[in-house]
Amino acid sequence: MRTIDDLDVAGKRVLVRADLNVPLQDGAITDDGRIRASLPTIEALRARGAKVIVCAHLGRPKGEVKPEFSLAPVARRLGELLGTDVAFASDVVGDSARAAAGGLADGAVALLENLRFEPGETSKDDAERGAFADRLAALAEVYVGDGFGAVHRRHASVYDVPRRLPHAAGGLIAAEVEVLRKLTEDVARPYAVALGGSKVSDKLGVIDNLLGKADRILIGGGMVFTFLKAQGHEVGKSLLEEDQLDTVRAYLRRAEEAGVEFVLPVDIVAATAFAADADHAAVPADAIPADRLGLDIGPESGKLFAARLADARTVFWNGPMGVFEMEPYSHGTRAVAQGLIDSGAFTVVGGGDSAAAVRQLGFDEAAFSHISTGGGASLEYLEGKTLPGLQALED
Ligand SMILES: Nc1ncnc2c1ncn2[C@@H]1O[C@H](COP(=O)(O)OP(=O)(O)OP(=O)(O)O)[C@@H](O)[C@H]1O
Ligand SMILES: O=C(O)[C@H](O)COP(=O)(O)O
Repeated sequence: MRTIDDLDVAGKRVLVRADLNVPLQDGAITDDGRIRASLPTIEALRARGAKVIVCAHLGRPKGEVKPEFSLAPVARRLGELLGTDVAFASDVVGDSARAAAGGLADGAVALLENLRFEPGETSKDDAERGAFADRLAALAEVYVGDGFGAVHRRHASVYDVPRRLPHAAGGLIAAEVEVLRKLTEDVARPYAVALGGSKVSDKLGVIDNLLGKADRILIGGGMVFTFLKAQGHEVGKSLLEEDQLDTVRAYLRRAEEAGVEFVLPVDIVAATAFAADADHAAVPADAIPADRLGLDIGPESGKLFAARLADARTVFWNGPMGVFEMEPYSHGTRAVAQGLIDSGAFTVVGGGDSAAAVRQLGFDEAAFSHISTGGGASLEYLEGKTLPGLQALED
């Protein structure tokens, strides 16, 4: 992959695809890790006299303009961190974007509005995506792919725009790939993978491939309940992917045949509502009351998970074990984070919310071998898949 050092950027309009998909609460950014991770590439381009046009997505607004998914707060934070004004375009490829891009001085920075306000960005139709990519590419002369967390998406800004402009990988993508490559080549065993989070359907799929690679797979977060249900237990009002039950049963069978250990929670913190002040209690994993929903793995499970990580020599962890944003449901995530640290293994934490959890719960980032900005992206990379965003940069 070409890096930005291979590009001539002085005085040119450079479109940087970043991953600025940060957690927000009531319009305020609760963790700016992904913005910080994007700074080195933006700063390097500015220092070389580029006119930097940053583009990114926030959440999943599904092709509609939804003000709660505006990148405006991100533009403000980016400006603070860069110590310069960031011109914020109120659209993606319209008049405002063209004016912002066209008005940049050398070394100045603009941020476009949420790419996913445009249906073309995520469209599965090549022509619709291509037409949007044409308009996005027209804003710039050069493209830099640096949104590692989104490289697994065949989206216009990730996959189609680099095919239309001279392009290179930014420093973040280059650094992420270098670390993750180690996990696909020579893994020290036992190799444990801990999975959680809420993007259950995205992440159940990766287990297929992990069964041939990992020695142990620990399951927490929202995906637990599809496993518990597949084992015949009731899960109350918890997150559930009914249509994945057969898939999960097949995973459990294959794991047994292949000698891969699935570690499932033995207890669950079940609450009456998705709220910090809801009535909640730890219950056995096979006895979740019908009117409750599971929001964390329970204390016994925290101990079990830490014990199954203790002798691992490599650990990859993606997805919080519970709704860590609310204190009563943060303990499972804390236990697993501590388990990674205590294991002394080569530890990689991947994902926007997973990395945010580590920081919010007060852990020292340096205690982990690598904190990746990509969750789904790093999992798919570890599967050995060709990721659209990396493929486009290599071509
Ligand atoms: N039992 C649960 N029920 C509902 N939500 C849960 C549960 N456990 C964890 N979560 C939520 O999962 C979210 C994070 O999931 P997600 O899959 O997005 O992880 P991630 O680390 O950000 O990975 P990616 O980068 O792929 O998005 C958190 O906001 C957390 O509250
Ligand atoms: O949060 C992430 O993992 C990335 O920003 C990609 O977001 P997506 O899962 O909504 O495509």
